[in-house]
Amino acid sequence: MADDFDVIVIGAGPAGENVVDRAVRGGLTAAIVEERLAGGECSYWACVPSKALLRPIDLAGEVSRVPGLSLGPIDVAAVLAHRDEAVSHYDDAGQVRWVESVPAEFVRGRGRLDGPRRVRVTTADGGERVLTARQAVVLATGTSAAIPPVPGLPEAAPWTSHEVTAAKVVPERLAVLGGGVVACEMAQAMHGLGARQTTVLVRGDGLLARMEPFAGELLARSFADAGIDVRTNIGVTRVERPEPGGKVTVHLSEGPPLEADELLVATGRRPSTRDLGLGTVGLADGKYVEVDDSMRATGVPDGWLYAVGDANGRALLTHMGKYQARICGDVIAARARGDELPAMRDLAGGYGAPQVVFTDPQICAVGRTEAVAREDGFRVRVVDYDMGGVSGAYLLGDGYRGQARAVVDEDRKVLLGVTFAGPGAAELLHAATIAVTAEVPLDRLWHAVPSFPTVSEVWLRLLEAYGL
Ligand SMILES: Cc1cc2nc3c(=O)[nH]c(=O)nc-3n(C[C@H](O)[C@H](O)[C@H](O)COP(=O)(O)OP(=O)(O)OC[C@H]3O[C@@H](n4cnc5c(N)ncnc54)[C@H](O)[C@@H]3O)c2cc1C
Ligand SMILES: NC(=O)c1ccc[n+]([C@@H]2O[C@H](COP(=O)([O-])OP(=O)(O)OC[C@H]3O[C@@H](n4cnc5c(N)ncnc54)[C@H](O)[C@@H]3O)[C@@H](O)[C@H]2O)c1
Repeated sequence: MADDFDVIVIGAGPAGENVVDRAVRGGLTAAIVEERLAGGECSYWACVPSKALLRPIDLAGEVSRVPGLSLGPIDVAAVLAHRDEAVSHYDDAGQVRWVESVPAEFVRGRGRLDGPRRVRVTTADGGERVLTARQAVVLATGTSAAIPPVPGLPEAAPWTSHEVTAAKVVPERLAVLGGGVVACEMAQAMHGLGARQTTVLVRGDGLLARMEPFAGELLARSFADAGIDVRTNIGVTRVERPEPGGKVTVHLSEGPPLEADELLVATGRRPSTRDLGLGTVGLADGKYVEVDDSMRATGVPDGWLYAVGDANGRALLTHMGKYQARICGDVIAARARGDELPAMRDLAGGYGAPQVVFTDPQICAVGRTEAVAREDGFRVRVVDYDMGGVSGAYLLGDGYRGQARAVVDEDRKVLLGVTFAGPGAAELLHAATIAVTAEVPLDRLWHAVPSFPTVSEVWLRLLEAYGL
């Protein structure tokens, strides 16, 4: 078996797989090394299972807002079985077949850099294989859950995104540490599937702190209505779990300790770049790999090393990792031909990545928030609109609660950012992404007529509120 390839990718998550696809389309040969399952975190322990668990909760919320419909109890076993289908029962045969159909070589094992352009792969049975790359090595190794240094926490073996998305049973009493995306989505999923007492412990002022403040406030209201207890400005000082898998006692910075059957830690991610041989090429171990806009690692002589997706820390989102991967694969192929493809650079990240939080209400945003736009020195005007006032929203459900915000660059009269928070808002986001990244002038956007009676009429109302 030949062990020389044009491109070697370490990590077969969505980012790594897309690099291989583009590089091969560009006429190169490629191998991809994966120590666990082809498809990565996203397919088995992140996006896919979490959305499979959330969909029934979302739909139940929709049904509850439409007069004349009623919902029986959610069949939890059926939801968990559907989640297992969605993750292909943790079997990656289909994804491996796809890699081979590219065609690229799939190498199962743990990859490590071993000096410039060399990757040493250790297989599960302890075997070793050394691969060499003529053009490039691409790191696409993703991230894992970060566990904060709270006394007793590691010993308590808390749930992370892995365990919660793969849950076989829903705990009666769930404590959630963190107020970000994983905490919000999974608190809602577990509560909707039967966690009787769900407590979200947030060290800051509110949920989803990186979004516009109204988004977290609306979500907190929805959580309160559903009986999810959100406690803000609170710290966890110590955790006790005398029996493995038994009751957890969470000691807090104020008030009595909290007892739970399970503790989910959702306090961010850390890059899977430890023990990856980065030291053999002069880079620091365990850090996000810094890259330029073509995804090439900075500070590596001869420019043969690249990093895409979560591994470079630019935007921890599947769609952004795949976008970076398309750029990376195309750039490597072009450079191999002696062409630079200067237009193939990460532009989208600079505008602010689009993101949908799949809670009820859905929280969607692209571009800059008002706070970030002001920090970045733009002359900003903010326009808000109550989405419940749009006819389409009224027809979507009784008591529809939602809020929209547009952040306008007053000098250029284009949108810097848009946020929608409301049921069914996810599908509104791509229009906003186009408006922000294409820098559509507002007086031109005014001619994009939204259909009646859709929630998209919020665009019309935002522009009217702006004065157009
Ligand atoms: C609970 C949860 C829900 C999420 N939901 C969404 C969502 O709805 N939408 C969204 O856009 N994003 C979501 N994300 C984020 C998304 O999962 C990541 O941004 C995405 O998985 C990153 O893709 P990647 O290819 O960079 O890395 P990963 O998907 O992490 O894949 C990396 C792969 O590299 C492999 N690997 C690592 N080191 C080595 C090595 N040394 N040798 C061989 N293989 C190695 C790993 O086994 C893994 O398969 C979610 C995250 C979590 C935790
Ligand atoms: N639908 C989606 O797009 C989706 C869903 C899930 C995850 N993701 C991605 O995955 C990434 C990880 O999500 P996440 O929720 O783990 O991270 P996050 O960065 O969104 O949130 C982390 C939360 O933990 C808190 N925190 C951090 N350290 C803490 C500590 N020591 N003690 C107490 N609280 C602490 C933060 O204040 C924040 O509330 C995100 O960047 C997100 O983009 C996306």
